[in-house]
Amino acid sequence: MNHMYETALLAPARMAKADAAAIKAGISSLELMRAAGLAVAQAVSRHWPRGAVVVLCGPGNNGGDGFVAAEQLRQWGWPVRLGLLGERSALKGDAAHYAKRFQGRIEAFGPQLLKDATVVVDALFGAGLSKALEGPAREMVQAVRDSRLPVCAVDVPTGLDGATGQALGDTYIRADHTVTFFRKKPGHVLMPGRAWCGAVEVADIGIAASVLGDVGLDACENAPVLWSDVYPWPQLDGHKYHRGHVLVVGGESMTGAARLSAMAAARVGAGLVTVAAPEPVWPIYAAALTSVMVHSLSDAEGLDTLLADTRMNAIVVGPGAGASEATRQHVLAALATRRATVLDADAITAFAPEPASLFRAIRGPCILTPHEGEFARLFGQVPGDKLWRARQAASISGAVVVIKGADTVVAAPDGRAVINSNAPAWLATGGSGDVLSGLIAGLLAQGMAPFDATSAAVWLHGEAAQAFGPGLIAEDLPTLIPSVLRALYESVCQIRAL
Ligand SMILES: NC(=O)C1=CN([C@@H]2O[C@H](COP(=O)(O)OP(=O)(O)OC[C@H]3O[C@@H](n4cnc5c(N)ncnc54)[C@H](OP(=O)(O)O)[C@@H]3O)[C@@H](O)[C@H]2O)[C@H](O)CC1
Ligand SMILES: [K+]
Repeated sequence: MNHMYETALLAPARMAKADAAAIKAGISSLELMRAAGLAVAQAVSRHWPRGAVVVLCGPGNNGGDGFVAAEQLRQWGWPVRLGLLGERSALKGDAAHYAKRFQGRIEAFGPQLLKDATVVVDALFGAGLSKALEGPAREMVQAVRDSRLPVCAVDVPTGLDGATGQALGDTYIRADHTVTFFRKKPGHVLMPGRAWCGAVEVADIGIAASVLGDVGLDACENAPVLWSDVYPWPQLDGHKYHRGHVLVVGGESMTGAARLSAMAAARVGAGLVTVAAPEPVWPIYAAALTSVMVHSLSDAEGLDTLLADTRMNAIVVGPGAGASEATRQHVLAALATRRATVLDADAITAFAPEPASLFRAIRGPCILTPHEGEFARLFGQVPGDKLWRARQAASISGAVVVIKGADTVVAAPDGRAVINSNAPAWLATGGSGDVLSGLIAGLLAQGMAPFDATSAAVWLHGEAAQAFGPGLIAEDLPTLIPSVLRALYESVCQIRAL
């Protein structure tokens, strides 16, 4: 199977096409809904002790899944209360079919349903949410939130747009657990949706992955399966020069940033790492680095002279660089080599007055790693969700663009995109971006292609932070990379041995 199919993300419109393709291939829509509702009932019984469950059903197929789940839980002996938004006579198709088969009582829709409940199943709206919640639906969502009852959401928490991870109006359900079907949607991994879904479970409802061949996908959730086949594990017959040489261009005042970047490049396996340090602060860099080499860069020499050594095959500019004319010149010198170049922080900000001059200079493999503020400085206020904005920026700049955050998006100029979901909250700490730039460069130096190297680095970065947990500071990250790599290596080797 195409690896991209495994972690494919499908926006609701594409999911509808996948449903249609599965139905065309022979599975009925009633079977799909039956499987979906059963998966929800199973999730509820797995995660909560048997108790008073309230199933809130909407007027569409999301509500249909709710009817199936309610009937299943009832048959398993759960005390079930069910409220339907709208008239039962207005239900259509599969939802009407399963509403008829529900053996319990359909109650008037209102917050009184929540009295004495222990868990709520949110089957109000899913993929078909088309506008902001109003009237009784909005009141109910507010009541569920005020009740602080645990919620199991069907497909997506009501109010959340599965395509964008944003609310369509001013209120939405916050779920503890979300059961979605076939594949996750971008809204499950993009913020703030990721935080509103709780744990996301993907249920197999009988749709074959092969439908994706025709239907396509919107993006992938970042995972080793996407890039582990091309991960540059050191080879026994290898040599340090086979594993590349990273050059990190250091700044004058924030010297820690370039050092963090250099250490990360080394830990992720670059054969050699050099920091080009401005002459006046060379001793500071040299005193703090051992295996990483430090080159004293005088104003007169210029970066291009150093880059005459073509073994330096991956360059980082930005961490602690200062948003100065000198940084701009360093960026232009790096890009002129057409070698793999990572531009972070001040290297991005230095082009804020004239972004087009940066985009014109990008002719080779280049990775831009802005956080939201730096992104706006370079690309302005691009409307749309983060996935769309990253894709637009990649297409405009010709670079792989990483928009950092809890839901880091990596997009390539050719349209490929991944959304990363393994980053814990404690990764938001000073210097962690510097480490990321070094990880990317370290993998680029070892020959990984820009999009793969960036996806892998973002994942390793998140994984390292998870392994450490609370209290993390950026200095911890490079030292955590070996154990993350060991675990990855062992899992990849085991899979290959199977
Ligand atoms: N493979 C699968 O994923 C399967 C998914 N299933 C489930 O089906 C839903 C999608 O069902 P759908 O009927 O398309 O959509 P919804 O149930 O979410 O809602 C549609 C109806 O709701 C109306 N609507 C939309 N927004 C609002 C609102 N803010 N206020 C009031 N009413 C609203 C909408 O009206 P329109 O005027 O927009 O047409 C519809 O009447 C998916 O999420 C899964 O849970 C299948 O069960 C199995 C296969
Ligand atoms: K829902």
